[in-house]
Amino acid sequence: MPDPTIACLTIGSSDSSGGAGVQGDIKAFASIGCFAATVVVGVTAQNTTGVRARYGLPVDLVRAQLSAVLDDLPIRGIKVGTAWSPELVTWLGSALADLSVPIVVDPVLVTAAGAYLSDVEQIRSALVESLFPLATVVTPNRQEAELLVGAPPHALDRRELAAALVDLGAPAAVVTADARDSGDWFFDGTTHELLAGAYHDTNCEHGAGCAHSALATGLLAGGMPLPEAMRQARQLASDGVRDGLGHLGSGVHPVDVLGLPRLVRTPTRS
Ligand SMILES: Nc1ncnc2c1ncn2[C@@H]1O[C@H](COP(=O)(O)OP(=O)(O)O)[C@@H](O)[C@H]1O
Ligand SMILES: Cc1ncc(COP(=O)(O)O)c(N)n1
Repeated sequence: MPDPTIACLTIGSSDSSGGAGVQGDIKAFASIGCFAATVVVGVTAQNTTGVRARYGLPVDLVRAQLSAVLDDLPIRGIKVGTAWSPELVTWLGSALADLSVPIVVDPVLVTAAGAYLSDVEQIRSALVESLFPLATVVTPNRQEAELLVGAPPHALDRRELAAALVDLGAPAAVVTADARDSGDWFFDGTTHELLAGAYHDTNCEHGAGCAHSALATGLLAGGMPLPEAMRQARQLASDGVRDGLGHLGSGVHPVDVLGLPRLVRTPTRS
């Protein structure tokens, strides 16, 4: 009997505070019934207030993780998050080139708390040359999109940014919300669409971008068409911000896509 469980892979970094990075991706995959495999490319020491340290793992160790996963598990969708070094990105481009599964590239350069996770200048061209052509969709926020296309802050609107990302070789792009009620901007080379939705003023955006791209990966892996997958990923990520864990941490609090308070099985102190 075929196993209905959809296995997805995230290639990204550890967030010690658990809200974003591969830890956030595992929860996002689980929230839509996907099994999560992880290839860790780096480790961060971070919490809801910012990133204190980061360390990229050697390409050999990344290669060993990737082949261990792909040799054994029927991976049906891949998300690529933090990228760390041009060498790693270029190698990833060749390692993923022959796979025929959806690939979502979330070019994580800046965290929700505003910290830079990669050396942008070094990594920009490697991302564009090696990963953009393989992606089903790329999902930067406004600031990341500007850095990738080389536009000054707020010089282009998101329609123009999405079009510029597609011009750079991505088959489709979603530039995530950049202000209250602005929604996400979708472009697949043919159709522009504003993926509108509610804005939640909860300050629970830590991990929202990771959840969004992991959710999109899982939905695409299950066969959902791209525009619908991006609409639903936005809705679910946005619900995660609405339901975020505002009592955890003193900075930008974590999203919650699992509905953790509903899952409590242990006695709670009143
Ligand atoms: N305050 C918010 N209210 C509702 N949805 C949000 C909010 N902040 C982010 N989102 C949604 O979460 C997803 C991730 O967006 P964003 O936080 O911009 O990503 P990133 O972490 O890459 O900056 C997008 O679909 C976006 O629309
Ligand atoms: C290791 C790691 N990867 C990605 C992010 C982005 O997080 P967000 O989803 O808040 O943009 C992060 N803060 N840490």
